Amino acid sequence: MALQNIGIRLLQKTQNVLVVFQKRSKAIYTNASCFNEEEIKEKLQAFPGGSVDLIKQDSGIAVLTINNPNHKNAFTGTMMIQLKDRIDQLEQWTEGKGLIVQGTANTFCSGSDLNAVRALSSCQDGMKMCMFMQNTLTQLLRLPLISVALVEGKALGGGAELTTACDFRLMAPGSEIRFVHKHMGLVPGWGGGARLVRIVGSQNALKILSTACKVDQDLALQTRLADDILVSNEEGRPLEDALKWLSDFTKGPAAVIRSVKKVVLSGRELTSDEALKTEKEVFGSVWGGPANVEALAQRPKHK
Ligand SMILES: CC[C@@H](C(=O)O)C(=O)SCCNC(=O)CCNC(=O)[C@H](O)C(C)(C)COP(=O)(O)OP(=O)(O)OC[C@H]1O[C@@H](n2cnc3c(N)ncnc32)[C@H](O)[C@@H]1OP(=O)(O)O
Repeated sequence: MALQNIGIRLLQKTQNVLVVFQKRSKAIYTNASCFNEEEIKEKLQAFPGGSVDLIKQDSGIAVLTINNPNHKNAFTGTMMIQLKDRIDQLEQWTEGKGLIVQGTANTFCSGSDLNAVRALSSCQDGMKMCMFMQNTLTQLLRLPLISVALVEGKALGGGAELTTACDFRLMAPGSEIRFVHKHMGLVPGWGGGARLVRIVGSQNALKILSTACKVDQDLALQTRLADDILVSNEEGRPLEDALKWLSDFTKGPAAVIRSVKKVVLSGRELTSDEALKTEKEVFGSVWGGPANVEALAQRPKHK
């Protein structure tokens, strides 16, 4: 009987956390805010090319690759749709603990495909693409996985914005993050402006956006846009080093690592009272859980 009660309690708690968490990962724009996802997907389908590839490793760390090397990994319309589909997949990956976002051919991403940008030049179409990508990158940042943008080569425009939609940024030697929007008569549109302020503070964000400067490794460390600098550019080494870097944060049961991200996410995004209530729900979902019971069965000594 007792075991059955524990099972029921655990199920109820997990469902509570799921409800709380699903509310958080709700899209920014929905049909209610005159945003029709299917309609914009139809428009984006008209701009094919490249792919967004996903590999989920047994370690619980996935690698998402922006793959359009002939165009410096620029996002075509179909790649924007694939990005959303991959993030939906990751949202359902219950064994997931970490994610690395990278580009192919030693470069990160050069933003939107300029051919698509030119074709979507009406204010209405631009806003629809903007809302689609804001929803998608917000969903990426809110995944219950610890995410790292692995920047090799250039991350420009929307590519720079994509780096801000990860929890951490690692930069390979000689790489740069550059918000080129001003030079295009624009401001960030994929949510990168709002996220940049939260990462580097409003003074640094204003300097970076108003000058459209190249944020190299030194400036990225100084402004805390980058969390670490990798030592090698050798073929394959940046990804190897990034996986190792991230592994320090993802050691342990997936349920616990995912709960850590949920607690930090709520602290980062919610009001104090809401964050405390979410923390309570998440705490309840792991208290008495398998990892907790196992830890208590040993004589924990944290030297
Ligand atoms: C919200 C922001 C979002 C938006 O407004 O929708 C944007 O991101 S707008 C796009 C912002 N990005 C750019 O403006 C980058 C433009 N590209 C460059 O500055 C340079 O290409 C580079 C990325 C610095 C690389 O320069 P280089 O090494 O000299 O290579 P090439 O210039 O010859 O480029 C190789 C190849 O790739 C094509 N390319 C590069 N970037 C894009 C892009 N964003 N869209 C489409 N195609 C791109 C470039 O045209 C070359 O192709 P070919 O001409 O066929 O050889």
